[in-house]
Amino acid sequence: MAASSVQVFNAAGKFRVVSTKPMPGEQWIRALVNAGCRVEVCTAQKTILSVEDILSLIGSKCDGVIGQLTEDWGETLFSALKKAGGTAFSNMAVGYNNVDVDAASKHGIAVGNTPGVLTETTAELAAALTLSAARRVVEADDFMRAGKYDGWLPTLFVGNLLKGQTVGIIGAGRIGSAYARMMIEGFKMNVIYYDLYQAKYLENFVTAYGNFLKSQGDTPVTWKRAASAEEVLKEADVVSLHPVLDKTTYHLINKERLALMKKEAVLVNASRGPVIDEVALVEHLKANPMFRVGLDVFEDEPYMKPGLGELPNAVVVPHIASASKWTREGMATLAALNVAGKLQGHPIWHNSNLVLPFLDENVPPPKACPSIVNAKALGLQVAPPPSKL
Ligand SMILES: NC(=O)c1ccc[n+]([C@@H]2O[C@H](COP(=O)([O-])OP(=O)(O)OC[C@H]3O[C@@H](n4cnc5c(N)ncnc54)[C@H](O)[C@@H]3O)[C@@H](O)[C@H]2O)c1
Ligand SMILES: O=C(O)[C@H](O)CO
Repeated sequence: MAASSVQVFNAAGKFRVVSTKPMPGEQWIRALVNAGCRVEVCTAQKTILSVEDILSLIGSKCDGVIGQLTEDWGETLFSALKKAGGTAFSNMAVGYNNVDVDAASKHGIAVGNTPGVLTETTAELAAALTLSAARRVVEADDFMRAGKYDGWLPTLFVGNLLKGQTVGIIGAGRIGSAYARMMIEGFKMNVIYYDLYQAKYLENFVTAYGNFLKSQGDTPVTWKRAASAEEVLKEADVVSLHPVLDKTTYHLINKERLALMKKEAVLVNASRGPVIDEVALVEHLKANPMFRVGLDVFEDEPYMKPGLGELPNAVVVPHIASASKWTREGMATLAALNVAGKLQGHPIWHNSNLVLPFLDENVPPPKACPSIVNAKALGLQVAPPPSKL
């Protein structure tokens, strides 16, 4: 990578930290500079950096790196970072399926991620995709712009009503539960979910909201924890996917499981592309024109499988689910504080779901790393909750 493609902040800093991309806002740069870091930001006009590009950014002395979900952080990069004296890495993302965490742990390198700050933003985009697909917003917009509208018709762009229907969630963690809450409260949908763990907060929320509706003489909303993903697919009118991507969720939605879904169902994916077998999805969309999808992520990002882009029953957007200003600046800040905290020898924050104290520009951040996924493997100390100090 040419030296001219790097912007340097605080050149005399004690720790050398590289960010493989410019990131939004300035709070993240201040956080690193305040921790005594020299910050080098790669400004090369290349969207996805290769392993070779990143090796040249790491060079012979590098204490920490902030990387992106498009990069392949495996043995090659972690051994190079270790050799350069590095001990800290953070993805600027909550998902870290692009990171070989075992390789990082083997080299004693902490791996950070950015949970919490993107939960509501991502859930809102999943809700937007749901509405766009259910009510055919993009098809209708294209039609309008093409000058085809020549008057109201009873049959024009008829779609699905959400109220009173069932929303299915696969992966009811932070984002899945937030999305479910939006669809339940916003559209009075019932919910069925499948997760390896009980979504207690979601269940309590639906029960309480259902009781409120009942007290007002309205039909209460209901919840059900399914025993399998198949049960969700069979019963739901809308299915939204929010699991992590790993061996258990790769191609979780395949030809056989698509066949279980209702013919007029809506499927939304704002998790990771490979959770869906996209070739099978294209075939299913072709065979079932009333089945609609809203996709933020793709199996071979940045590409779509052949045919997908031409289908009117697919709404497709380029992995923008966390793209609100506050969220993206917050993600950058959390990633920087993961790296800065590790280099300063800070412990790990007691609860990686409660990251707001790190994001207030007017107050110094807690002396902790907001979220390190391999803290246990590295034997890193966890800070006690502030109330216990
Ligand atoms: N499109 C985007 O821009 C965007 C933004 C943020 C997150 N994401 C993706 O969303 C994922 C979820 O984020 P989160 O913050 O809600 O994480 P989370 O850990 O809170 O939730 C993930 C849930 O998936 C569940 N799960 C794991 N394996 C499963 C399986 N086999 N079947 C069903 N459920 C399973 C987990 O138990 C957990 O509850 C991230 O890992 C990331 O890949 C995408
Ligand atoms: O995992 C993530 O955080 C997203 O894909 C980008 O926000």
